[in-house]
Amino acid sequence: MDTPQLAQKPTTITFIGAGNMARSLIVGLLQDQANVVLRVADPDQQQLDAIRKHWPDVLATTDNLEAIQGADVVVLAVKPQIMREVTETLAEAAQRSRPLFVSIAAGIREEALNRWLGGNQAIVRCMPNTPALVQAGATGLYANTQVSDSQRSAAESILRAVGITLWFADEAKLDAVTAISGSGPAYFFLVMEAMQAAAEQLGIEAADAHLLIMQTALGAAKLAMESGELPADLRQKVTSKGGTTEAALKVLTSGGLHTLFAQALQAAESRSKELAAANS
Ligand SMILES: NC(=O)C1=CN([C@@H]2O[C@H](COP(=O)(O)OP(=O)(O)OC[C@H]3O[C@@H](n4cnc5c(N)ncnc54)[C@H](O)[C@@H]3O)[C@@H](O)[C@H]2O)C=CC1
Ligand SMILES: O=C(O)[C@@H]1CCC=N1
Repeated sequence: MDTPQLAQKPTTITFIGAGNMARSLIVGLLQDQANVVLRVADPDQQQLDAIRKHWPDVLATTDNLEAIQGADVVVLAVKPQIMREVTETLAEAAQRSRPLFVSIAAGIREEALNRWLGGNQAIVRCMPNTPALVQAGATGLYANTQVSDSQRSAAESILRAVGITLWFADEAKLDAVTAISGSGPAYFFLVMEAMQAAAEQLGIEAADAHLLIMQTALGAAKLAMESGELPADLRQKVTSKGGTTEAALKVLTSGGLHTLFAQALQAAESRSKELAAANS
């Protein structure tokens, strides 16, 4: 006879801040049917009403301290500029209950968070991106030394509910991750915008151009993900000798595309470091 399994206690996860990123994580966790109890705190009633309307089982409150009581994980999902004020008001309670803190804020170092939270806290810092809204995100994570193996798994499963995850042992690498995948969706959107304008100049209706460009972007990403081939090899397969692609790529490469991307990613990485220094 099978031994009956004891039901595992659900993990209580509190989101401080109910904005775009928090909502995408909530959607992912609920779709994942994870064994979790979810709570959200935000001073904005409209944000809370949106949560209550879509997810009546999620406790929604304006009181950050009430929301973190007894929580296993506290996800810090407020803007970097108010992180200090928010964490300092949680410090006393956090010193007693010692949850795992997961910060999704850009450019706020673990050392600063730990200090604002009163010290000796388990903290995972991560850098997700907006495709998390459609469960196609990419997140880089870093854990401080206080984080246990089970807390590491808990943090990973929250972010995995909205896409892929990648751990980094060196926190400074998160500045590069911010430049690559945190800001990265904007680079691809800019290419889409530029192609849209160019397509319309070629006399294609806006709606038709939009559809062709979106499906091409999706198809290219899917092919690059699923074929197991390098983008350079896939590019060569599109490029017939003396053909149309070759004519277009000549324009892009002679216009310095590689240099521009190197400079753009360096600028984003430097800005991430500057933001960290300004919020320390
Ligand atoms: N948008 C992006 O591409 C990415 C954003 N992030 C980070 O995610 C974090 C959240 O960003 P979004 O969701 O886009 O911002 P958002 O503005 O949509 O959400 C922030 C929420 O915090 C709430 N809030 C303000 N004061 C509060 C307080 N004292 N206590 C609790 N909640 C409070 C606001 O009412 C708002 O609902 C930021 O730190 C950002 O750096 C990270 C990766 C990518
Ligand atoms: O632009 C920013 O600063 C944030 C961080 C990554 C994406 N958005």
